[in-house]
Amino acid sequence: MSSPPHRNREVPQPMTTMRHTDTPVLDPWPAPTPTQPVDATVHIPGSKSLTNRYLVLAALSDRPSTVHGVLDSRDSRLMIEALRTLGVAIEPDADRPDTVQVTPMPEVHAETAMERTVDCGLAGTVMRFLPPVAALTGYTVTIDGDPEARVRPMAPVLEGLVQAGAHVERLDAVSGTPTQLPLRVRGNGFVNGGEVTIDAGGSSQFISALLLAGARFRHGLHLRHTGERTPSPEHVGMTVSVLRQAGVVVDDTTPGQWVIAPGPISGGEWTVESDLSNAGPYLCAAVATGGTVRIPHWPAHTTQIGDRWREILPRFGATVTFTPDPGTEHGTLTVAGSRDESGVPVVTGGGEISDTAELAPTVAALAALAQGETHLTKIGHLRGHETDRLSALTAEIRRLGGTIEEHPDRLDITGAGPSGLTAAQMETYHDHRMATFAAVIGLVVPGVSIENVGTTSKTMPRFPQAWSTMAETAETSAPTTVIHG
Ligand SMILES: O=C(O)C1=C[C@@H](OP(=O)(O)O)[C@@H](O)[C@H](O)C1
Ligand SMILES: C=C(OP(=O)(O)O)C(=O)O
Repeated sequence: MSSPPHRNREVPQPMTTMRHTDTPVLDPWPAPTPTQPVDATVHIPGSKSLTNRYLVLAALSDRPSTVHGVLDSRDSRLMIEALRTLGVAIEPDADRPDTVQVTPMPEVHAETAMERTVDCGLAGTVMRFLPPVAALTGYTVTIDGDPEARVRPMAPVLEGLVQAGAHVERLDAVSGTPTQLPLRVRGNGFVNGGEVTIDAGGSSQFISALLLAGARFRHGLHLRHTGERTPSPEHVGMTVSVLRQAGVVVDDTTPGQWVIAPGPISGGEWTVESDLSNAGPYLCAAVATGGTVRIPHWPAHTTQIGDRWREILPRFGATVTFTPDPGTEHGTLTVAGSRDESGVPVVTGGGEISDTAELAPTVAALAALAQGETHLTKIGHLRGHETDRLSALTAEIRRLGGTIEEHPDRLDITGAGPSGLTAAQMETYHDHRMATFAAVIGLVVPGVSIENVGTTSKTMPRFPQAWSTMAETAETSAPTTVIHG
Protein backbone atom coordinates (compact mmCIF):
# COMPACT_ATOMS: atom_id res chain seq x y z
CA MET A 1 0.00 0.00 0.00
CA SER A 2 1.49 3.35 -0.94
CA SER A 3 1.88 6.10 1.60
CA PRO A 4 -0.19 9.28 1.21
CA PRO A 5 1.55 12.20 -0.48
CA HIS A 6 2.59 14.38 2.44
CA ARG A 7 3.56 17.58 0.69
CA ASN A 8 5.74 20.41 1.84
CA ARG A 9 3.77 23.29 3.22
CA GLU A 10 5.82 26.35 2.44
CA VAL A 11 3.58 29.36 3.03
CA PRO A 12 3.13 30.20 6.73
CA GLN A 13 -0.57 30.41 7.58
CA PRO A 14 -2.39 32.06 10.48
CA MET A 15 -2.92 29.86 13.53
CA THR A 16 -6.35 28.29 14.07
CA THR A 17 -7.45 27.11 17.50
CA MET A 18 -9.61 23.98 17.58
CA ARG A 19 -11.20 22.27 20.49
CA HIS A 20 -12.07 18.71 19.68
CA THR A 21 -15.66 17.97 18.71
CA ASP A 22 -18.05 15.71 20.55
CA THR A 23 -18.87 13.46 17.64
CA PRO A 24 -19.64 9.90 18.79
CA VAL A 25 -16.71 7.47 18.65
CA LEU A 26 -17.31 4.34 16.59
CA ASP A 27 -16.12 0.89 17.61
CA PRO A 28 -13.99 -0.15 15.83
CA TRP A 29 -12.80 3.38 15.30
CA PRO A 30 -11.43 4.26 11.83
CA ALA A 31 -8.07 5.86 12.55
CA PRO A 32 -7.65 9.11 10.60
CA THR A 33 -5.14 9.12 7.72
CA PRO A 34 -4.46 12.73 6.73
CA THR A 35 -3.10 13.41 3.27
CA GLN A 36 -0.98 16.30 4.54
CA PRO A 37 1.70 16.47 7.25
CA VAL A 38 0.25 17.45 10.62
CA ASP A 39 1.11 20.94 11.83
CA ALA A 40 -0.29 21.38 15.30
CA THR A 41 0.26 22.75 18.76
CA VAL A 42 -1.18 20.25 21.22
CA HIS A 43 -2.01 20.98 24.86
CA ILE A 44 -1.53 17.78 26.85
CA PRO A 45 -3.41 17.18 30.14
CA GLY A 46 -1.68 16.51 33.45
CA SER A 47 0.61 13.59 34.19
CA LYS A 48 -1.07 10.48 35.53
CA SER A 49 2.00 9.54 37.53
CA LEU A 50 2.37 12.98 39.16
CA THR A 51 -1.38 13.38 39.75
CA ASN A 52 -1.66 10.08 41.60
CA ARG A 53 1.53 10.68 43.61
CA TYR A 54 0.46 14.16 44.78
CA LEU A 55 -2.98 12.83 45.71
CA VAL A 56 -1.43 10.07 47.86
CA LEU A 57 1.02 12.49 49.48
CA ALA A 58 -1.76 14.97 50.18
CA ALA A 59 -3.86 12.17 51.69
CA LEU A 60 -1.04 11.20 54.07
CA SER A 61 0.14 14.69 54.93
CA ASP A 62 -0.20 16.75 58.07
CA ARG A 63 -2.39 19.54 56.71
CA PRO A 64 -4.70 20.31 53.74
CA SER A 65 -3.08 20.60 50.32
CA THR A 66 -3.92 22.12 46.97
CA VAL A 67 -3.03 20.29 43.77
CA HIS A 68 -3.21 22.18 40.47
CA GLY A 69 -3.35 20.70 36.97
CA VAL A 70 -4.86 17.41 38.13
CA LEU A 71 -5.53 14.93 35.34
CA ASP A 72 -9.17 13.96 34.91
CA SER A 73 -9.04 10.39 33.59
CA ARG A 74 -10.09 6.91 34.64
CA ASP A 75 -6.86 6.28 36.63
CA SER A 76 -7.02 9.58 38.52
CA ARG A 77 -10.75 9.22 39.22
CA LEU A 78 -10.09 5.73 40.60
CA MET A 79 -7.38 7.16 42.87
CA ILE A 80 -9.65 9.96 44.05
CA GLU A 81 -12.51 7.54 44.78
CA ALA A 82 -10.17 5.11 46.56
CA LEU A 83 -8.78 7.84 48.81
CA ARG A 84 -12.26 9.20 49.54
CA THR A 85 -13.29 5.69 50.56
CA LEU A 86 -10.45 5.77 53.09
CA GLY A 87 -11.67 9.06 54.57
CA VAL A 88 -9.79 11.66 52.54
CA ALA A 89 -11.79 14.71 51.40
CA ILE A 90 -11.00 15.75 47.83
CA GLU A 91 -12.94 18.68 46.40
CA PRO A 92 -12.50 20.35 43.02
CA ASP A 93 -12.12 24.11 43.05
CA ALA A 94 -15.34 25.82 41.90
CA ASP A 95 -13.50 28.04 39.40
CA ARG A 96 -10.79 25.65 38.23
CA PRO A 97 -11.93 22.03 38.18
CA ASP A 98 -8.36 20.81 37.56
CA THR A 99 -7.42 22.23 40.97
CA VAL A 100 -8.39 20.09 43.96
CA GLN A 101 -8.32 20.75 47.69
CA VAL A 102 -7.32 17.69 49.68
CA THR A 103 -8.00 17.27 53.38
CA PRO A 104 -5.89 14.36 54.62
CA MET A 105 -7.00 11.12 56.21
CA PRO A 106 -7.98 11.65 59.83
CA GLU A 107 -5.70 10.13 62.53
CA VAL A 108 -7.32 6.78 63.24
CA HIS A 109 -7.35 4.00 65.78
CA ALA A 110 -8.25 0.44 64.92
CA GLU A 111 -11.89 0.15 63.97
CA THR A 112 -11.45 -3.21 62.31
CA ALA A 113 -15.17 -3.82 62.20
CA MET A 114 -15.34 -1.07 59.58
CA GLU A 115 -15.05 -2.53 56.11
CA ARG A 116 -14.21 -0.61 52.97
CA THR A 117 -13.87 -1.68 49.33
CA VAL A 118 -11.59 -0.07 46.78
CA ASP A 119 -11.76 -0.52 42.99
CA CYS A 120 -8.39 -0.12 41.24
CA GLY A 121 -9.68 -0.61 37.70
CA LEU A 122 -6.54 -1.38 35.72
CA ALA A 123 -4.49 1.38 37.32
CA GLY A 124 -1.06 0.18 38.43
CA THR A 125 -0.63 3.32 40.51
CA VAL A 126 -3.85 2.62 42.42
CA MET A 127 -3.37 -1.12 42.90
CA ARG A 128 0.25 -0.68 44.11
CA PHE A 129 0.05 2.67 45.96
CA LEU A 130 -3.19 1.99 47.87
CA PRO A 131 -2.26 -1.03 50.06
CA PRO A 132 0.32 0.91 52.16
CA VAL A 133 -2.19 3.75 52.58
CA ALA A 134 -4.91 1.27 53.58
CA ALA A 135 -2.55 -0.24 56.18
CA LEU A 136 -2.32 3.17 57.90
CA THR A 137 -6.11 3.43 58.30
CA GLY A 138 -8.31 1.79 60.89
CA TYR A 139 -10.32 -0.01 58.21
CA THR A 140 -10.35 -3.50 56.79
CA VAL A 141 -9.98 -2.71 53.11
CA THR A 142 -10.81 -5.10 50.29
CA ILE A 143 -8.92 -4.14 47.14
CA ASP A 144 -9.89 -5.42 43.69
CA GLY A 145 -9.84 -4.30 40.07
CA ASP A 146 -10.60 -5.21 36.47
CA PRO A 147 -10.13 -8.85 35.37
CA GLU A 148 -6.90 -7.73 33.64
CA ALA A 149 -5.69 -6.17 36.91
CA ARG A 150 -6.05 -9.51 38.69
CA VAL A 151 -3.15 -10.94 36.67
CA ARG A 152 -0.77 -8.01 37.24
CA PRO A 153 2.03 -8.74 39.74
CA MET A 154 1.51 -7.52 43.31
CA ALA A 155 3.60 -9.83 45.52
CA PRO A 156 6.65 -7.63 46.25
CA VAL A 157 4.69 -4.64 47.54
CA LEU A 158 2.55 -6.90 49.73
CA GLU A 159 5.57 -8.86 51.04
CA GLY A 160 7.22 -5.53 51.78
CA LEU A 161 4.19 -4.37 53.71
CA VAL A 162 4.08 -7.61 55.73
CA GLN A 163 7.79 -7.18 56.56
CA ALA A 164 6.91 -3.68 57.75
CA GLY A 165 4.36 -5.17 60.13
CA ALA A 166 1.10 -4.70 58.21
CA HIS A 167 -1.63 -7.33 57.90
CA VAL A 168 -2.45 -8.40 54.36
CA GLU A 169 -4.69 -11.36 53.49
CA ARG A 170 -5.89 -13.38 50.56
CA LEU A 171 -9.63 -13.52 50.03
CA ASP A 172 -9.64 -17.26 49.39
CA ALA A 173 -8.99 -19.90 52.04
CA VAL A 174 -5.33 -20.36 51.01
CA SER A 175 -2.79 -19.21 53.60
CA GLY A 176 0.12 -16.87 52.89
CA THR A 177 0.61 -13.38 51.55
CA PRO A 178 -1.46 -12.66 48.45
CA THR A 179 0.36 -12.33 45.16
CA GLN A 180 -2.42 -10.68 43.15
CA LEU A 181 -5.76 -8.92 43.47
CA PRO A 182 -8.23 -9.32 45.07
CA LEU A 183 -6.82 -8.94 48.58
CA ARG A 184 -7.60 -7.48 51.97
CA VAL A 185 -5.52 -5.11 54.10
CA ARG A 186 -6.38 -4.98 57.82
CA GLY A 187 -5.41 -1.49 58.87
CA ASN A 188 -4.90 -0.91 62.58
CA GLY A 189 -3.86 2.71 62.44
CA PHE A 190 -0.11 2.24 62.22
CA VAL A 191 2.69 0.37 60.41
CA ASN A 192 6.01 -0.32 62.14
CA GLY A 193 8.19 0.02 59.05
CA GLY A 194 11.97 -0.41 59.38
CA GLU A 195 14.04 -2.82 57.28
CA VAL A 196 12.28 -4.16 54.18
CA THR A 197 13.84 -6.20 51.37
CA ILE A 198 12.00 -6.97 48.11
CA ASP A 199 12.75 -7.83 44.50
CA ALA A 200 11.09 -5.03 42.56
CA GLY A 201 12.29 -6.31 39.18
CA GLY A 202 8.65 -6.60 38.05
CA SER A 203 7.67 -2.95 38.56
CA SER A 204 9.11 0.27 39.95
CA GLN A 205 5.67 0.82 41.47
CA PHE A 206 6.50 -1.69 44.24
CA ILE A 207 9.27 0.65 45.35
CA SER A 208 7.28 3.87 44.87
CA ALA A 209 4.31 2.48 46.81
CA LEU A 210 6.37 1.77 49.93
CA LEU A 211 8.38 5.00 49.67
CA LEU A 212 5.28 7.19 49.38
CA ALA A 213 3.94 5.95 52.73
CA GLY A 214 7.32 5.23 54.39
CA ALA A 215 7.64 8.49 56.35
CA ARG A 216 4.35 7.65 58.08
CA PHE A 217 5.68 4.30 59.31
CA ARG A 218 6.73 4.38 63.00
CA HIS A 219 10.38 3.67 62.23
CA GLY A 220 10.40 5.09 58.74
CA LEU A 221 11.64 2.75 56.05
CA HIS A 222 14.91 1.28 54.86
CA LEU A 223 13.99 -0.37 51.58
CA ARG A 224 16.38 -2.66 49.72
CA HIS A 225 15.70 -3.87 46.20
CA THR A 226 17.53 -7.15 45.50
CA GLY A 227 17.03 -7.35 41.73
CA GLU A 228 19.88 -6.59 39.35
CA ARG A 229 18.24 -3.52 37.87
CA THR A 230 15.41 -1.19 38.78
CA PRO A 231 12.69 -1.07 36.11
CA SER A 232 11.45 2.38 35.10
CA PRO A 233 14.03 4.13 37.32
CA GLU A 234 12.69 7.55 36.29
CA HIS A 235 9.47 6.77 38.13
CA VAL A 236 11.36 6.00 41.34
CA GLY A 237 13.23 9.28 40.87
CA MET A 238 9.86 11.02 40.49
CA THR A 239 8.69 9.49 43.78
CA VAL A 240 11.82 10.65 45.61
CA SER A 241 11.43 14.11 44.11
CA VAL A 242 7.78 14.58 45.18
CA LEU A 243 8.60 13.24 48.66
CA ARG A 244 11.33 15.87 49.00
CA GLN A 245 8.88 18.56 47.83
CA ALA A 246 6.73 17.47 50.79
CA GLY A 247 9.63 17.82 53.21
CA VAL A 248 10.36 14.11 53.57
CA VAL A 249 14.02 13.22 54.16
CA VAL A 250 15.06 10.56 51.64
CA ASP A 251 18.56 9.06 51.32
CA ASP A 252 18.96 7.42 47.93
CA THR A 253 22.74 7.63 47.73
CA THR A 254 23.23 3.84 47.73
CA PRO A 255 22.01 2.28 44.48
CA GLY A 256 19.09 -0.08 45.09
CA GLN A 257 18.41 1.31 48.58
CA TRP A 258 16.20 4.06 49.93
CA VAL A 259 16.09 5.31 53.50
CA ILE A 260 13.05 7.36 54.52
CA ALA A 261 13.19 9.17 57.85
CA PRO A 262 10.02 8.84 59.95
CA GLY A 263 8.10 12.08 60.27
CA PRO A 264 5.27 14.13 58.90
CA ILE A 265 4.60 14.60 55.23
CA SER A 266 4.12 18.34 54.79
CA GLY A 267 1.02 19.22 52.85
CA GLY A 268 1.40 22.10 50.42
CA GLU A 269 0.57 23.46 47.01
CA TRP A 270 1.74 21.40 44.07
CA THR A 271 1.32 21.68 40.30
CA VAL A 272 1.11 18.64 38.04
CA GLU A 273 3.20 18.85 34.85
CA SER A 274 1.76 17.89 31.45
CA ASP A 275 2.01 14.15 30.79
CA LEU A 276 5.11 13.85 28.61
CA SER A 277 4.54 10.13 27.97
CA ASN A 278 1.11 10.99 26.58
CA ALA A 279 2.69 13.73 24.46
CA GLY A 280 4.50 10.85 22.71
CA PRO A 281 1.86 9.79 20.18
CA TYR A 282 1.38 13.43 19.09
CA LEU A 283 5.13 13.96 18.69
CA CYS A 284 5.29 10.70 16.74
CA ALA A 285 2.54 12.06 14.46
CA ALA A 286 5.02 14.75 13.38
CA VAL A 287 7.68 12.11 12.70
CA ALA A 288 5.34 9.71 10.88
CA THR A 289 3.79 12.35 8.59
CA GLY A 290 6.88 14.52 8.13
CA GLY A 291 5.03 17.34 9.88
CA THR A 292 5.50 19.52 12.94
CA VAL A 293 4.03 19.19 16.42
CA ARG A 294 4.59 21.65 19.24
CA ILE A 295 3.88 20.85 22.89
CA PRO A 296 3.66 23.95 25.12
CA HIS A 297 4.26 23.85 28.90
CA TRP A 298 7.07 21.31 28.49
CA PRO A 299 8.96 21.43 31.81
CA ALA A 300 12.57 22.60 31.54
CA HIS A 301 13.53 20.13 34.27
CA THR A 302 11.48 17.06 35.05
CA THR A 303 11.64 13.54 36.43
CA GLN A 304 9.17 12.26 33.81
CA ILE A 305 10.44 9.50 31.52
CA GLY A 306 8.65 11.28 28.67
CA ASP A 307 11.47 13.83 28.59
CA ARG A 308 13.39 11.08 26.81
CA TRP A 309 11.45 11.88 23.62
CA ARG A 310 14.09 14.57 23.15
CA GLU A 311 16.77 11.92 22.58
CA ILE A 312 14.60 9.13 21.17
CA LEU A 313 12.92 10.96 18.27
CA PRO A 314 16.15 12.13 16.56
CA ARG A 315 17.02 8.42 16.28
CA PHE A 316 14.06 8.18 13.86
CA GLY A 317 15.21 11.17 11.81
CA ALA A 318 13.27 13.94 13.59
CA THR A 319 14.54 17.35 14.65
CA VAL A 320 13.73 18.27 18.23
CA THR A 321 13.93 21.83 19.56
CA PHE A 322 13.19 23.13 23.05
CA THR A 323 12.35 26.84 23.25
CA PRO A 324 12.23 28.11 26.84
CA ASP A 325 9.46 30.52 27.84
CA PRO A 326 11.48 33.36 29.41
CA GLY A 327 11.01 33.75 33.13
CA THR A 328 9.24 30.41 33.54
CA GLU A 329 10.23 26.84 34.31
CA HIS A 330 8.88 25.54 30.99
CA GLY A 331 8.95 26.02 27.25
CA THR A 332 7.73 24.54 23.99
CA LEU A 333 9.04 21.28 22.58
CA THR A 334 8.88 21.24 18.79
CA VAL A 335 9.34 18.06 16.81
CA ALA A 336 9.69 18.21 13.04
CA GLY A 337 9.73 15.04 10.99
CA SER A 338 11.92 14.74 7.91
CA ARG A 339 10.80 14.46 4.30
CA ASP A 340 12.56 13.72 1.02
CA GLU A 341 12.67 16.16 -1.94
CA SER A 342 9.21 15.12 -3.08
CA GLY A 343 7.72 15.68 0.37
CA VAL A 344 7.42 12.03 1.39
CA PRO A 345 8.15 11.47 5.11
CA VAL A 346 11.41 9.73 5.94
CA VAL A 347 11.56 7.73 9.16
CA THR A 348 14.87 6.00 9.89
CA GLY A 349 15.31 2.88 12.03
CA GLY A 350 16.04 3.76 15.65
CA GLY A 351 18.84 1.22 16.30
CA GLU A 352 19.11 -0.11 19.86
CA ILE A 353 17.05 1.83 22.41
CA SER A 354 16.93 0.46 25.96
CA ASP A 355 14.75 0.99 29.04
CA THR A 356 11.92 2.76 27.21
CA ALA A 357 9.39 1.35 29.75
CA GLU A 358 5.95 2.94 29.27
CA LEU A 359 7.17 4.72 26.12
CA ALA A 360 7.88 1.39 24.37
CA PRO A 361 4.53 0.87 22.60
CA THR A 362 4.70 4.36 21.10
CA VAL A 363 8.34 3.90 20.05
CA ALA A 364 7.32 0.56 18.50
CA ALA A 365 4.85 2.38 16.24
CA LEU A 366 7.65 4.49 14.77
CA ALA A 367 9.86 1.40 14.53
CA ALA A 368 7.18 -0.37 12.48
CA LEU A 369 6.87 2.65 10.15
CA ALA A 370 10.62 3.20 9.78
CA GLN A 371 12.96 2.09 7.04
CA GLY A 372 15.40 0.00 9.06
CA GLU A 373 15.90 -1.79 12.34
CA THR A 374 14.95 -0.89 15.87
CA HIS A 375 15.79 -3.01 18.91
CA LEU A 376 13.80 -2.21 22.04
CA THR A 377 15.80 -3.78 24.86
CA LYS A 378 15.34 -4.20 28.63
CA ILE A 379 11.57 -4.09 28.49
CA GLY A 380 10.77 -7.56 29.92
CA HIS A 381 8.75 -6.12 32.79
CA LEU A 382 6.21 -4.71 30.31
CA ARG A 383 4.73 -8.22 30.31
CA GLY A 384 3.10 -7.17 33.61
CA HIS A 385 1.63 -3.90 32.33
CA GLU A 386 -2.02 -3.42 31.26
CA THR A 387 -1.39 -6.41 29.01
CA ASP A 388 1.72 -8.38 28.07
CA ARG A 389 2.96 -5.59 25.81
CA LEU A 390 5.71 -7.63 24.16
CA SER A 391 3.20 -10.24 22.94
CA ALA A 392 0.59 -7.63 22.08
CA LEU A 393 2.99 -5.54 19.99
CA THR A 394 4.26 -8.66 18.25
CA ALA A 395 0.73 -9.79 17.39
CA GLU A 396 -0.37 -6.36 16.16
CA ILE A 397 2.72 -5.59 14.07
CA ARG A 398 2.37 -9.02 12.45
CA ARG A 399 -1.34 -8.35 11.87
CA LEU A 400 -0.24 -5.30 9.85
CA GLY A 401 2.16 -7.47 7.86
CA GLY A 402 5.25 -6.06 9.62
CA THR A 403 8.37 -7.88 10.77
CA ILE A 404 9.03 -8.28 14.49
CA GLU A 405 10.79 -10.81 16.68
CA GLU A 406 9.78 -11.27 20.29
CA HIS A 407 12.35 -12.20 22.94
CA PRO A 408 11.91 -12.50 26.71
CA ASP A 409 12.92 -8.89 27.35
CA ARG A 410 13.34 -7.27 23.94
CA LEU A 411 11.62 -6.66 20.61
CA ASP A 412 13.48 -6.57 17.29
CA ILE A 413 11.48 -4.66 14.69
CA THR A 414 12.49 -4.40 11.04
CA GLY A 415 10.49 -1.72 9.29
CA ALA A 416 10.11 -1.35 5.54
CA GLY A 417 8.35 2.01 5.61
CA PRO A 418 4.56 2.49 5.72
CA SER A 419 4.21 0.75 2.35
CA GLY A 420 5.41 -2.43 4.09
CA LEU A 421 2.25 -2.43 6.22
CA THR A 422 -1.35 -3.19 5.21
CA ALA A 423 -4.76 -2.18 6.55
CA ALA A 424 -5.97 -4.08 9.63
CA GLN A 425 -8.45 -3.98 12.49
CA MET A 426 -6.23 -3.59 15.54
CA GLU A 427 -6.83 -5.11 18.95
CA THR A 428 -6.08 -2.98 21.99
CA TYR A 429 -6.15 -5.46 24.92
CA HIS A 430 -7.67 -2.83 27.29
CA ASP A 431 -4.34 -1.02 26.95
CA HIS A 432 -4.39 2.71 26.25
CA ARG A 433 -0.91 2.59 24.80
CA MET A 434 -1.83 -0.18 22.33
CA ALA A 435 -4.65 2.10 21.13
CA THR A 436 -2.33 5.07 20.62
CA PHE A 437 0.24 2.76 18.99
CA ALA A 438 -2.41 1.83 16.41
CA ALA A 439 -3.46 5.48 15.93
CA VAL A 440 0.12 6.47 15.02
CA ILE A 441 0.29 3.65 12.47
CA GLY A 442 -3.11 4.69 11.08
CA LEU A 443 -1.82 8.17 10.27
CA VAL A 444 0.13 6.80 7.32
CA VAL A 445 -1.36 3.35 6.70
CA PRO A 446 -4.88 3.82 5.28
CA GLY A 447 -7.60 1.48 6.51
CA VAL A 448 -6.45 0.94 10.09
CA SER A 449 -9.32 0.66 12.54
CA ILE A 450 -8.99 0.37 16.31
CA GLU A 451 -11.11 -1.79 18.61
CA ASN A 452 -12.18 -0.14 21.87
CA VAL A 453 -10.28 3.10 21.34
CA GLY A 454 -12.17 4.31 24.43
CA THR A 455 -9.61 2.44 26.51
CA THR A 456 -7.47 5.57 26.11
CA SER A 457 -9.62 7.20 28.80
CA LYS A 458 -7.32 5.47 31.31
CA THR A 459 -4.98 8.44 31.00
CA MET A 460 -6.14 10.52 28.01
CA PRO A 461 -9.78 11.49 28.17
CA ARG A 462 -11.23 12.23 24.74
CA PHE A 463 -8.13 11.06 22.91
CA PRO A 464 -10.02 10.05 19.72
CA GLN A 465 -11.62 13.48 19.44
CA ALA A 466 -8.36 15.37 19.95
CA TRP A 467 -6.49 13.03 17.58
CA SER A 468 -9.16 13.49 14.88
CA THR A 469 -8.98 17.24 15.27
CA MET A 470 -5.23 17.17 14.80
CA ALA A 471 -5.57 14.94 11.73
CA GLU A 472 -8.51 16.82 10.18
CA THR A 473 -6.80 20.13 10.50
CA ALA A 474 -3.70 18.73 8.79
CA GLU A 475 -5.88 19.11 5.69
CA THR A 476 -6.56 22.81 6.24
CA SER A 477 -3.03 24.05 5.54
CA ALA A 478 -3.15 26.22 8.67
CA PRO A 479 -1.12 25.39 11.77
CA THR A 480 -3.57 24.41 14.48
CA THR A 481 -3.82 24.37 18.23
CA VAL A 482 -5.52 21.32 19.68
CA ILE A 483 -6.77 21.67 23.25
CA HIS A 484 -6.81 18.11 24.55
CA GLY A 485 -9.30 16.91 27.16
O1 LIG B 1 4.81 4.88 39.14
C1 LIG B 1 4.28 5.19 38.07
O2 LIG B 1 3.55 6.19 37.95
C2 LIG B 1 4.53 4.34 36.90
C3 LIG B 1 5.60 3.51 36.88
C4 LIG B 1 5.93 2.66 35.72
O3 LIG B 1 5.56 1.34 36.05
P1 LIG B 1 6.56 0.07 35.81
O4 LIG B 1 7.73 0.26 36.67
O5 LIG B 1 5.70 -1.08 36.16
O6 LIG B 1 6.93 0.14 34.36
C5 LIG B 1 5.19 3.11 34.47
O7 LIG B 1 5.37 2.20 33.44
C6 LIG B 1 3.73 3.32 34.77
O8 LIG B 1 3.05 3.71 33.62
C7 LIG B 1 3.57 4.44 35.77
C1 LIG C 1 2.08 0.83 32.63
C2 LIG C 1 1.20 1.83 32.63
O1 LIG C 1 0.23 2.08 33.55
P1 LIG C 1 0.02 1.63 35.06
O2 LIG C 1 0.11 2.88 35.87
O3 LIG C 1 -1.33 1.02 35.09
O4 LIG C 1 1.11 0.65 35.43
C3 LIG C 1 1.18 2.82 31.53
O5 LIG C 1 0.47 3.83 31.66
O6 LIG C 1 1.87 2.61 30.51
